[in-house]
Amino acid sequence: MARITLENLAHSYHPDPQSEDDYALKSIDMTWDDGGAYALLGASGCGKSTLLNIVSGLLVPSHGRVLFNGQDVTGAPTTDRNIAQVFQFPVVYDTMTVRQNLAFPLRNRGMEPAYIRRRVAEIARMIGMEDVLPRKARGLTADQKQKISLGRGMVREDVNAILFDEPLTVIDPHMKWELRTQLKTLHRDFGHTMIYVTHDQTEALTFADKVVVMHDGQVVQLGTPEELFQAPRHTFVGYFIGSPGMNLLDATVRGTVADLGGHSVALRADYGAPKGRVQFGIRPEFVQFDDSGAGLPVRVRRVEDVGRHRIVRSDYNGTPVNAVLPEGLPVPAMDARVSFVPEQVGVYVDDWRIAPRERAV
Ligand SMILES: Nc1ncnc2c1ncn2[C@@H]1O[C@H](COP(=O)(O)OP(=O)(O)OP(=O)(O)O)[C@@H](O)[C@H]1O
Repeated sequence: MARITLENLAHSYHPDPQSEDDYALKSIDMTWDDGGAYALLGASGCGKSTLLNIVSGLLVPSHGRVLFNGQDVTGAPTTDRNIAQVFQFPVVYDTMTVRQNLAFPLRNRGMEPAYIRRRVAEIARMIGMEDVLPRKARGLTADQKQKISLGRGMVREDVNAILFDEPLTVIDPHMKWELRTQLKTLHRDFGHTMIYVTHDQTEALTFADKVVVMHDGQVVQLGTPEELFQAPRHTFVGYFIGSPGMNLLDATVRGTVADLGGHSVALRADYGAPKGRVQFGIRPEFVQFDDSGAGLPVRVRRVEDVGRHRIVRSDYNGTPVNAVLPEGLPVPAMDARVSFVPEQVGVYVDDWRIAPRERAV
């Protein structure tokens, strides 16, 4: 197992990059701790696969270094990095049995037959494929084949890291939850460094202890699911994590007051006089309907019942303002007013969250 450090990493697919826009990865500095379960989360095209391929050695970065336990492996081939990879689509040998497929990485390393038997049985139990061990892989469903790929990725105990690239894409929705839970258990039991690439926030938040959120070739935040929810460092994290995502309203901030286009809201602390594009961010969970007459006037457009609570979709001067309405509270009138839990408000300048100058007394 290994601690993986990315040092000043950048990558361009252009032979002669001219500007930042030509880079698929833009200056990444990050450490993945030994034994951590990480998710790499972001929208399509943000650079997740590029980053994973640099870690696995399929790609040499244009700039920067990759270190495994402090040792520079930037130019080392995949075979020297001792990592296991599970891809989006199954990679299995159809003419081999399930048992032979699972045993393959261990045979390659010349492990003892008794150890291989024991280890394959253990993995087969975990992925629920004990019954089909003697069967040829040909003729199995896509689900089953991908489970074999997952099992093969995890069969070796001596790998530096296991990289999963959208591994549940072909898996039946019912099975997804089960496999994700099994992966989590395997991580707990074996303690491998695991990096799980996905564009699905549910997959990321349920699998990982820490989530790396990528946007436009940058890592915009590395944090626990709670940190991403409570204090998104970037507007993209606010918008991408959560359902619905964070509300963002253009604002002018002066000291402890945010002016949201003619309506003033008190902030919990002094934010000075930030310049640039200033936005007031609040999650829908902390938007409350307020019948005191003092709140922000909004027009309610739609109410969605999602079981445990309702989502009220409204807007303020054309900007969406969503609220989570706990069970039991009345549905607001079409012309309503909302207030915000002050401790939960974030102030963003050019998309990055800023800290207050001082706490308000
Ligand atoms: N081989 C390549 N040659 C040129 N450009 C590439 C190549 N691979 C990826 N790119 C570009 O680099 C950027 C990042 O792509 P990458 O595949 O890393 O993103 P991703 O987050 O993994 O997306 P997806 O989830 O769709 O796979 C994109 O703009 C993509 O078009």
